[in-house]
Amino acid sequence: MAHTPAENIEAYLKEHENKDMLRFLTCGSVDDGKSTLIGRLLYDSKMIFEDQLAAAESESKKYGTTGEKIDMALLVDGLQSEREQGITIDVAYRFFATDKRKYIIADTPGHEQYTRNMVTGASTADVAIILIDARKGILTQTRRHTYIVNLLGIRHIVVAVNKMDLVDFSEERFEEIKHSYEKEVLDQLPMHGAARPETIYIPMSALDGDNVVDKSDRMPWFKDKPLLELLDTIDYRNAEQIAGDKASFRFPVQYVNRPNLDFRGFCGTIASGSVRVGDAITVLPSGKTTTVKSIINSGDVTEADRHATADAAYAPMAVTITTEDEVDISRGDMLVHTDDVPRVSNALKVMLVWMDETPMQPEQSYYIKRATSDATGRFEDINYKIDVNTYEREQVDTLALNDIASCKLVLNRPIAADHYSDNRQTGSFIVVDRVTNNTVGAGMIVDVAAREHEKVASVREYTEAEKALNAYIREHFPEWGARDVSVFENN
Ligand SMILES: Nc1nc2c(ncn2[C@@H]2O[C@H](COP(=O)(O)OP(=O)(O)OP(=O)(O)O)[C@@H](O)[C@H]2O)c(=O)[nH]1
Repeated sequence: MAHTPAENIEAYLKEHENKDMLRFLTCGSVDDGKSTLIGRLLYDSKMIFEDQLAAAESESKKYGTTGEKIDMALLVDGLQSEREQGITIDVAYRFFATDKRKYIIADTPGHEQYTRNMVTGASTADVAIILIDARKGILTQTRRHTYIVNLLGIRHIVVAVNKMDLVDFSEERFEEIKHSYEKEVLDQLPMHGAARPETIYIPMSALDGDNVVDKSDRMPWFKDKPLLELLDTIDYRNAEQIAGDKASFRFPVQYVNRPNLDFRGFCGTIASGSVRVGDAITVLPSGKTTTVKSIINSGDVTEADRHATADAAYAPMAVTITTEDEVDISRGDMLVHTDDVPRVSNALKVMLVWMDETPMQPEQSYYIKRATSDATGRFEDINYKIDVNTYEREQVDTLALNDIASCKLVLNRPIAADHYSDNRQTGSFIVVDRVTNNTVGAGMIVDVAAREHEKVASVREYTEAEKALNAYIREHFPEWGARDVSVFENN
């Protein structure tokens, strides 16, 4: 049985307009059953068109691996070359909806050489589904995927133990995998300042649909929700979203609108938190302060809406803000509440994912784009490269494609920077090659060095004795205001 989403497209769109949107990522090793799982979700949630189903039925006979059953993977493995190779080669985004929520699935490839695709898919996801073949258990890839998911700040992991039909729906096998995932993966995971992700385990057979949409009667020992019910009910929001209007207000200025001498408005999308007329705000990196005079809605449909002013605005609204004073504000600046200012620095400790064939060179200058701000910068020190399969640290001089490393980034000018674990938008950046204009890397801010570090940071290394003395002085004589010299340490 196949269904079109709805007969009446307008009614259909209206129905979906007000549901919240959950983005999730599926990752697993080759043949763990990702495509089959996604196909099953789309099929059972009735998001498959008649013609797609007919094509999948006929192609199941030609390419399928499932005998008489429809090969669910063929509903999703869209690319011809992928079909021929039998592997997924790029991030594919798919949409479906239930009565409760709208979903965007990022289907990413599992191979090591596609780490950058996985990073791309994971960067906006709220939940990650990590597939494990019940016969094979934890593989090196499971460790890699979990590392990337955690690095990218996804706080909810669903471990889908798939192909339970091939292990006789054994509860013991499921418990064994659950235990090894806790001990061999989660307990070893480098956290980079983030909290341990919340993890939920589900035994399933994607091929037959057990515990995907409907609860399986072949695994009565499993008492929790099947996957779709879990996704429909999970509280997936990140810290900055949960905090709602208590989250720090961050407004990266995208455009200064000055149509005539009487009007000067700062346009952008609120990255987090909320703002009200009359709030005291600080412009970063300059540190100048002023007050919000008005907030103008933008992006609405009618002319009247466009000029409507509001008392308050929240993330992720796109608005224009005007200020009481004529302070100097330009594109790339960030407006924040004066009583909640992030640190400003040109020297940052970051985790960097290298995405280009040409290796990263510490002496080379790159464009660093963070929210709306552009700077140039160099990754002066590679503290360590992380082996994503073993979580071991390695000392290296350059970074190759798909390498992930802790680095010190020194920018040509200071920026207001949040930690990535506090704010995924303002705490992340992309790296662009100045000659080719290609995006060559993506990074997350792990720590921010205080402003005064910028002059000394690259000049000298401290000995263990100096660091111990520094720590002692900072603890016992805080009034001396000594700065922390361990900020650039290799950790
Ligand atoms: N018995 C059984 N077979 C399954 C199950 N889920 C998937 N398979 C089979 O496993 C094989 C691989 O499934 P895919 O969905 O293509 O795997 P994938 O993870 O998307 O693989 P790549 O696209 O290559 O990364 C196919 O032959 C599926 O029919 C399951 O729950 N039980």
